[in-house]
This record gives sequence, structure tokens and C-alpha cells, in this order.
Amino acid sequence: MTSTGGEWDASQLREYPFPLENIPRLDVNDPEVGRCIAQTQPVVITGSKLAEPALKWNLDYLQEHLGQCMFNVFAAKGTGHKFMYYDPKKAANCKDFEPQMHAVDMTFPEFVHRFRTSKPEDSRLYLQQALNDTVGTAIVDDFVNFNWSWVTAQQRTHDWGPLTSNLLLISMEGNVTPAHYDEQENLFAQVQGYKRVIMFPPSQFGCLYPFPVNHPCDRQSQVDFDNPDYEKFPKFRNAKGLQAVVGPGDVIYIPMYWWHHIESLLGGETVSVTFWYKTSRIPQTITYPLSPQQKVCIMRNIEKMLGEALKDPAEIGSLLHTLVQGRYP
Ligand SMILES: O=C(O)C(=O)C[C@H](CCCc1ccccc1)C(=O)O
Ligand SMILES: [Zn+2]
Repeated sequence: MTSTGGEWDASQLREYPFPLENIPRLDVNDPEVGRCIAQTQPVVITGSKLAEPALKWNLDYLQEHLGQCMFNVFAAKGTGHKFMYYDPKKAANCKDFEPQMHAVDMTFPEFVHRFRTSKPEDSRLYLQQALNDTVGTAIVDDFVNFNWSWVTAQQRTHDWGPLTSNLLLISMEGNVTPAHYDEQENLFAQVQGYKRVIMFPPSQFGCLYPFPVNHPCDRQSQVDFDNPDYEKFPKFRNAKGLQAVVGPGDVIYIPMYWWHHIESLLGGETVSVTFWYKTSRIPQTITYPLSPQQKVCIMRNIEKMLGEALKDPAEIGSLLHTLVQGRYP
């Protein structure tokens, strides 16, 4: 993977202990793009113009054209650089949970001010706001001029469900979203700056040790990539990733249930827009063997059912150990 013209260099990539192969980078008109998406394989798509109007979304432009409403901004704890998502609803019933970031809602001008006057000892900030009808009119004009015909063609061709949201992401350089998976198909458009995306297939669930489904950090890996605990997570040694660096105009397909870790490279703020789609209807016929995605879904359902049946989450582990030990080698 080499920079496509000097905008970034390998020294900006954080070092991790697992091997990495490159995610294919293909032109939007290459028929291989459709094959990758059909096979739920990650692919970087160039030249789609998916969010082309957003190529001008720098902080000044956005400050001028976004409404005066409040924006969801996360601040990392201390001088940390990780922004691990957590579900506040589940945090309620997890007394010893210590969030590593907290939400500090603010107006856009306030965000820009804090972003630009930020000192090394200040908390890192990450704006993560769903684009909805409360944003400014110019942004709506940009938004309606996204390449909806192309993305809707993908939605239809691959039998995805409805578009659920477009998330506006504005990150400080160096911020990291740790490895997690989502339960939606995602066409991720990069519009400012460069992001490195590291991905692992759903079949590597056993190497990435997600938090329990009932934990606030459900879907996030428990492994700290900067300091892995191989005693607790021995199979992490077997993780093998794919990676790509995406820049303005690039779109990366993040298939549902695929693990992804995303870091903003040095060189100022990064801006991205996500296009999240629900999965399609339940397939008419089930084919065997089941896919890794289907197995993750089954494991999730078992955890949820046991959580409801046992009431006390602490009992789930011992029941599953009793079920498996000496009986299911
Ligand atoms: O597009 C994706 O799926 C990403 O993970 C992009 C990621 C930020 C995602 C924040 C988030 C994670 C989980 C639930 C809701 C919001 C980044 O680019 O840093
Ligand atoms: Zn994600």
C-alpha cells in the first residue's frame, strides 16, 4: 500500500502486531467492484463522486453553513486517542463500567474554536453527528447532490434494506476508533484528510474477543491493539488484517459484521460521511454451511436469550462453560 501522491507516508501509520494485506482499490466502473460487494468483501472505490459536494466541507465552510443546533461531540478521557463507542442505555446496568470517552454536546462554532485552540494536554475531540433536517440549507443542497443514483443502484443490486443514516464524522488527526463491527452495510465516503482502515473478516470473531452483548461496549473488541493482553486474549496472535488508506473522494465498502479499526492520519482534521444500510429481508432459503456472519448473529441471539432467561449476566459464563466442557469438544 503506497501513498498515491505524497499526501501521507508510512511513518504516519501506527504499528500493530498483526500482519496486514491490502484492500483492493478499484475504479467505480470496474465490474470487480460489484463482485466484491456481492461477496461482502471490502473494497476501496475511486471516482464514484458519492459525496463529491462534500469535498469542500472544511471547518470554515461547515461553520458557515451548518445550523446553530447542538452537535454530538465526544471527548477522549485524559490525553487518550481512542474513541470506543458505548451504548449509554446498557451503561446504566453496568455499575463498574468506566467510559473512555464522554459526550460533550456543543454548537459547531464552539467545536471549531476548541478544535483550533486545542493544546497537547487537552482532550481530543471527535464530532459524530447524524445528518438530519436540522442542518443548514447549503448543506442540504450539497447533500441532495450526492451521487444518490449510484448508491441507490448499489442498494438495489445487493438487495440491501433502507438507508438508516448518514453520519458526519469530523476527527482530529491521530484519533482512533478501535476495532468493532456494525450490523449494517456501510459505504464510507472520505472527504477531507486521510484515514487508515484496518479490517478483519467476521470469521476472526474468535481472535478479537468482543465484549458481551449485554455490555455497553457490545460489538467492540476487548483487545487493546496498543497493548494486547495475550494472557486474556491468546487467539489475538492469530489475527490477520486487511488495510487501506482512504483520502478525499474515496469510498470504502465496510461489509456488515466485518471488524474495522479506523485512525485519522496526521495532516489536520479528517471529515467522513457514512451511508449505513439495514440488511435485506430474511433470505428465502438458508444454504449450508452457514456463513460466519450468520454464526455471529446466532451467538448474539444466544447471549441475548441467556441474558433475559438468567437475569444475572454473571451467570451466563458458567452456564455456557457447563454446557460445553466435556460435552462439545
Ligand atoms: O463508519 C463506521 O462504521 C465507523 O466505524 C467510522 C468510525 C466512527 C464510528 C463511530 C460509531 C461507532 C459505532 C456506533 C456509532 C458510531 C470512524 O471513522 O472513526
Ligand atoms: Zn463502524
